[in-house]
Amino acid sequence: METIYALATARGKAGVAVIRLSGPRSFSAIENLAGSLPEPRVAGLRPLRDDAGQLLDEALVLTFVEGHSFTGEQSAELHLHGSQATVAAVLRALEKQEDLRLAEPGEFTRRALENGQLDLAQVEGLADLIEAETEAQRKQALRVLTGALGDKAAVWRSRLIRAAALLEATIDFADEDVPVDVSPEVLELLAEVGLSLEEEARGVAVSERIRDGFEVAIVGPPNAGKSTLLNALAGREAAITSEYAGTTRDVIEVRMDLNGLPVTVLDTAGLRETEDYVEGIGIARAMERARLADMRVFLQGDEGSYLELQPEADDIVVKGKGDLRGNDGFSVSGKTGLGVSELIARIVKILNVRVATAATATRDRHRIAIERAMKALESARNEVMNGPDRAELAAEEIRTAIRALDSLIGLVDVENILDEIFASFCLGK
Ligand SMILES: Nc1nc2c(ncn2[C@@H]2O[C@H](COP(=O)(O)OP(=O)(O)OP(=O)(O)O)[C@@H](O)[C@H]2O)c(=O)[nH]1
Ligand SMILES: [K+]
Ligand SMILES: [Mg+2]
Repeated sequence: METIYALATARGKAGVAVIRLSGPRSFSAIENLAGSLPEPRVAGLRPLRDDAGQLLDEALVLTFVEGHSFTGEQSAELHLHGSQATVAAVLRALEKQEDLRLAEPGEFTRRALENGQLDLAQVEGLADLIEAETEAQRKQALRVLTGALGDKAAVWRSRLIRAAALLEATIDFADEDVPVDVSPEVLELLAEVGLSLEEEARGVAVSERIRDGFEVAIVGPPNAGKSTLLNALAGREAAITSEYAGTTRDVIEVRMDLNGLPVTVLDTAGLRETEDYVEGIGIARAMERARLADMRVFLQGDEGSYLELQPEADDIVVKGKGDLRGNDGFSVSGKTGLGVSELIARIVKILNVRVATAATATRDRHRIAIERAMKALESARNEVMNGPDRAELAAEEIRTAIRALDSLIGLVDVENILDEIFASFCLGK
């Protein structure tokens, strides 16, 4: 196994930069620079010198013995002063050593997977954690990283293995009188796992939203103050505003963190009947995107309709230009900020109800595997209902379901998924 190294922290100026190594030459490579090594897992301050004896930096050195590291291999970390020149000098000194090479993006994590330190779902969780920008994303990614999906899969697996074993035990008795009818217990196990899978599959849509962000569309008649409200939410002039009705044409998207939730707010063209060709295209786009969004904020103007677009159950209807209205119910003003934090609170409250239904599974890949398992279990159930002579077929369907669930955590079908996952990893991870 080759020994790899890479800068694990972001490029550029920082207080500290970390270079990590993994593989059998990690300790000796560090020893060449530092003279001696601290005890494993104990940080030790060491001068690092190149082969000419020139001081490169004073660094904290950490070592991890094989079997007790992130990758599972012998590993080490150098905590350097975080300047680009220091990092470059130490990387040069490592490059000169034999049997060391620069890691590829995601290679540390790939080794962790290959050495059984992480399962496939955990690797996905790690990728999401590195990408996490909001609290909701961090919590969800951490849940997956700490193995929550693997734990669930293990429970499903053990129930299904029991169901298959019960059926298999009856196969040998097919021609004789079966001593006990196992079908009630098998059906119960299948129903139990089936329900749990169904719930999980349903929650994936929400989990995906947490990963990718919820879409909230601001809609309403021209000049209601939609773009001004978007700018207030974004904290910058993302959209053009003016007193001309029909200013906004394209859908303007701004990604933001609303009280810990990842949300893309869409500003849209004001809705009205129009003769203007381009404005008409903008209005068609506005309605299309608003329909597809997770929820809509209907900003009421003094007049005007929403055309065919009507508020749904979870949508918010609020009066615009609140600063010009008296005490007239819930209103917002993008101009003065009046009611904006109340609006954010209402949006977040509605979305948080959905967040609570999120699944442990977070990806389309997971949903597809779960649905494949559900289908196989449905077939198994039908076979069981068809009588004891179908036990073998039923058991085969259950094994198909188990294989589908195993792909969640990477016991099967790993290779074709890996490249896709690791493509998103940065160097040094
Ligand atoms: N007093 C007051 N004026 C506002 C407020 N919001 C927007 N305006 C003004 O109303 C006019 C229209 O604002 P926009 O934000 O462009 O309205 P819009 O809904 O995006 O309009 P279209 O893009 O044309 O559909 C501008 O002159 C804004 O300065 C508000 O909360 N209070
Ligand atoms: K306008
Ligand atoms: Mg506008």
